[in-house]
Amino acid sequence: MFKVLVSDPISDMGIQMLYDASDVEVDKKPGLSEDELVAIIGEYDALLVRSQTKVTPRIMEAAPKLKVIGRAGVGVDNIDLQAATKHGIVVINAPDGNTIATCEHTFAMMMSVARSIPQAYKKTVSGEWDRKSFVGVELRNKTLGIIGMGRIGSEVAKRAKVFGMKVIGYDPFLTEDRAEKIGVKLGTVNDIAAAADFITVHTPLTNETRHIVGPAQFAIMKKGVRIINCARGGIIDENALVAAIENGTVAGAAFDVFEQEPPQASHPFLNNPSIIVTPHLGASTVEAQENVAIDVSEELLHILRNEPFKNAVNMPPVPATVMSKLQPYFNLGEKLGLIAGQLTEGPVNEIVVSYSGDLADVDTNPLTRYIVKGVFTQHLEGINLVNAMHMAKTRDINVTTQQSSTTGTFTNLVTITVKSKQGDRTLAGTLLAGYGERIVRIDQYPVDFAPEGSLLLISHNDKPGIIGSVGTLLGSNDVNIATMQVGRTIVGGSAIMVLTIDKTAPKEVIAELEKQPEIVNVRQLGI
Ligand SMILES: NC(=O)c1ccc[n+]([C@@H]2O[C@H](COP(=O)([O-])OP(=O)(O)OC[C@H]3O[C@@H](n4cnc5c(N)ncnc54)[C@H](O)[C@@H]3O)[C@@H](O)[C@H]2O)c1
Ligand SMILES: O=C(O)CC[C@@H](O)C(=O)O
Repeated sequence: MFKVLVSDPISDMGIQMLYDASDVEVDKKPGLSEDELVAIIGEYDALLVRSQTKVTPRIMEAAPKLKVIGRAGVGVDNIDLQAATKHGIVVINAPDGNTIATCEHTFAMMMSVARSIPQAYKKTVSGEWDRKSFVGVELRNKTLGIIGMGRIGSEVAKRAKVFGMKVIGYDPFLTEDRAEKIGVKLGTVNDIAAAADFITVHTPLTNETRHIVGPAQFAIMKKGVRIINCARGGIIDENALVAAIENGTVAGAAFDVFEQEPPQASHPFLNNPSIIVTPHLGASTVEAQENVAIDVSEELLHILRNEPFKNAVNMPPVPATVMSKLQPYFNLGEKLGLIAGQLTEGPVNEIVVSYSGDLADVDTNPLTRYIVKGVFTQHLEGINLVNAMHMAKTRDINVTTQQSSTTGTFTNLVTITVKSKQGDRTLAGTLLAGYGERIVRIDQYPVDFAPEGSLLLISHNDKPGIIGSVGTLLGSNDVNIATMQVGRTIVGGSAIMVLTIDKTAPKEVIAELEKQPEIVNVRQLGI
């Protein structure tokens, strides 16, 4: 049974599939402090949050069972991603579900600031009939500058066009083609600052976007410009904005987000008549909250059940076309790593993986993760697909990959070499139509066996009678041999014997085998 903790208010309708799942138990405990979370998180397999819960390294350290943190929304700035990766916890979000809600809130804010609706409302309900103070401006024929043209920024642009606005957009990933398609002129942040009547930001908060609109931009803005932030506090420099309102450059601003949330009562936005504010409501619609909760619950179940998933924030996304080519190799890759990891003596220095044939022209990085995870499985506790590359990097273990279109006799071949001070171990595997996964090389020896069950790997000299004596010794100790393969490079030279056995051979039997005159060493491997 998987235990899921929901620590923020999240739509019950959206997480209904978690309540319905027979293998999941859901606890809803919104509003816990960090200490309270630390005290209970140890029993949970999954944590589901919105933006209130700050998922700190301390919480993750206290969570040995935690496999996944689900964020019902886009921004994951309340989750320490580095710590999650280090602990092998997958972080997933729901990037699509609140796009329209946030876009519509941006528009609501833009129209409100254009027509001073909140200020006019306040006066009207207090009994004043003031028709002079609230002469607004139209959106039509005005220029809207959008910084950040992703999901929300693009939807805002589409709606702005319908209102008859001209749109200038800035986004390092916005191509001219796409800009033209949505009717947006490309410009820099400063082009936007100089030309826009309204400026709205739709980026995440990063080192690059922090204060991307600051004193230098306010200094070149047109008088009467209006500023909207429904993305993240800190993208627009709050103090610089207040100064630009005071000096008459900015006519009004509409903010849904703050550098510190909730803002203190003394925050300069809260008593400035030109600034309207909402308490981070961009995604707060019934529809968006249901959408994000459904999306994140679906993904959460996939991860808990070890099924493929797509929206991991701390693992690179894998396009469906790449996934369909690679998925059949995941098992083979992990087993190659697992065997090579067990064969390697001493600390691993380097892992070299080469992909050939069918795999020559695919992005094989996701497959490399499986291999690296396999190599370390027997050695590092808590290794998984999320932290495999991180674990290698933090231990200064180089992982290099090569790709080539030539394979010799095989249509596809994955070869891995694990290097240590004590020597290199090389394994190659392939997927054979009709036969499935096969290991076709161990070090210099050609072999052919399915990587399953208990394996005995016997290095020996190629002399008559060895196979018989191994068979007799195992048989007399009730160890049944399912398959046997011998690989050698020259007659009478060194050779390797790979046996698949029905149960693990006792230690004494291994010791007895090693005493045989022509046997060099015996390794028992589990897969
Ligand atoms: N107020 C709310 O409730 C609410 C709701 C949803 C999202 N958000 C915020 O809105 C942001 C945008 O959401 P989205 O779904 O459109 O995300 P998105 O990832 O689709 O778009 C973000 C865009 O920002 C661009 N970007 C990154 N760095 C940039 C830079 N230095 N300059 C210009 N552009 C840059 C990216 O290229 C991307 O296209 C989220 O990061 C989140 O912080 C707020
Ligand atoms: O959970 C919320 O309401 C905020 C969501 C929003 O900030 C996001 O990044 O998706």
